[in-house]
Amino acid sequence: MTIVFYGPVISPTNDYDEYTVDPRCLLVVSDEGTIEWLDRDVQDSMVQQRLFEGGLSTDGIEIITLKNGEFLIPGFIDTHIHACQVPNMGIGGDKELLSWLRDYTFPLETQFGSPGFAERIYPDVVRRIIESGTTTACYYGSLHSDATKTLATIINNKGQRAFVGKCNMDHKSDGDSEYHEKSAQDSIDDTKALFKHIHHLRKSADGTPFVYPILTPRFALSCTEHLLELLKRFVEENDNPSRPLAIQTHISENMEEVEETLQIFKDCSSYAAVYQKYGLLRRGTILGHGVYLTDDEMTLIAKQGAGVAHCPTSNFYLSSGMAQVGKLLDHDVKVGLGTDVSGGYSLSMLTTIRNASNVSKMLFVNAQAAERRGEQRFHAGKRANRKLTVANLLHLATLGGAKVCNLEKQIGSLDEGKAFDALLVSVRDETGNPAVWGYNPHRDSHNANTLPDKKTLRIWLERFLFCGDDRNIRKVFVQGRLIGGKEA
Ligand SMILES: O=c1[nH]c(=O)c2nc[nH]c2[nH]1
Ligand SMILES: [Zn+2]
Repeated sequence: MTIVFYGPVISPTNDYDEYTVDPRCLLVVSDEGTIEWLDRDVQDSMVQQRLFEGGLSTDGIEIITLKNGEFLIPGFIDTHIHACQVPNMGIGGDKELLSWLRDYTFPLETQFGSPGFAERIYPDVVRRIIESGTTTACYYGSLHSDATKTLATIINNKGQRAFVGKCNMDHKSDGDSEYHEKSAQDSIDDTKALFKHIHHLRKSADGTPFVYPILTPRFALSCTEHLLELLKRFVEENDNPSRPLAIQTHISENMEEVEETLQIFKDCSSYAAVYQKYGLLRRGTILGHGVYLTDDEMTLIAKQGAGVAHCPTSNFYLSSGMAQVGKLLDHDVKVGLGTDVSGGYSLSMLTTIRNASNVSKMLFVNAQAAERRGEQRFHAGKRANRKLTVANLLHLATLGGAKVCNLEKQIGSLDEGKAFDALLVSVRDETGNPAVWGYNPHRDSHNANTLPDKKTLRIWLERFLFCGDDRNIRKVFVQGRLIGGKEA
């Protein structure tokens, strides 16, 4: 059935510093779940006439008129999350990356090899991620292909858009851990089995998949050179010019990790050069973290068309450092945001957005201090060391993520021809979120029947990004289908 929304729509644009706020939108979603048309300035009295002109009779359509305090935004795109680590969320913050993997993460992930464990854990994991407003997620599973097949099936059944991969890791990245694959060939065989399973899952009316397989070499330290060679061959054999094979991995997250990597891969001049050597740095590659990337590495990543998942919550929690988003953008690297649970302690992209803002402000303060000491200068027109604005944050969490996933033609903004992957957000009192209710001069000056002006909408958006939570996410849509939210 065709769905028509009438009310405020907020969306990023291709201009990273701008977003559109339109209080009186008429947005029509086709039976197939795409945005058929969007009129930006339609008065109440003109709605019926516009629908009639557009060839829509009121019989076969559902009209949703947004209430005062409600608006639509694109769904969040989480470009880096470990589904199998959710049970560990909020513990382990006393450690840093390599000891955290050994003491907390690998023992938990091992359990996904036990029968029934994935079936018990994953349904709630995916449900909670959807309720948080994530319409597309790039998931890492454990190293187990059966458990990761279960994850992909659950995502498929719940209707979320996703990339799903099992970790490739045949190397003991730590002497004690038994959590690794038996051989490089096993790793490839299990990957093939997972890819085959995912290729058979549901597609949209035009044949586009909802769930994509993604090759997931965990990080350089977890792979033997033999496995890296086999992965290189796998990429060459499975590439498709119209849709590059998706790959996800970690890069330059922590200083000790970077040092060990350069120690092991002695013939490579940098961490990024390791992935380049094995054909893993390409369009379709999503690199988690990138805290310690050098200028040369950023240039190489941009040239190869890979993207970076900025994971600030995790980078704070595991004391990893602060990634330079502005500098990455100055190098034309695509950047999105990732929760990186359970390095990150929250499934919500809202937390990631807040921490991305905090990182940018800390870098700004440090740069200002350095400038005062005469050590460095801000460069006009550059993004490095600038504070992220609301427009930048919205972009990173939506369209920026879509670009990182190479899905920007399909999702990431509310534009005609794109899939309707969207959130109906409410800042109304009945959401029960005390951070956004109570007396609000920006809202209460409007009576219940008037639509807000643009300035008010901008305030609502900022307040939602910084004070909102799941309670404010009333409906979650993927491809026009209601898949979650408080009113699902
Ligand atoms: O944040 C991280 N989480 C992980 O699970 C991981 N594995 C390698 N490197 C990693 N970093
Ligand atoms: Zn990670």
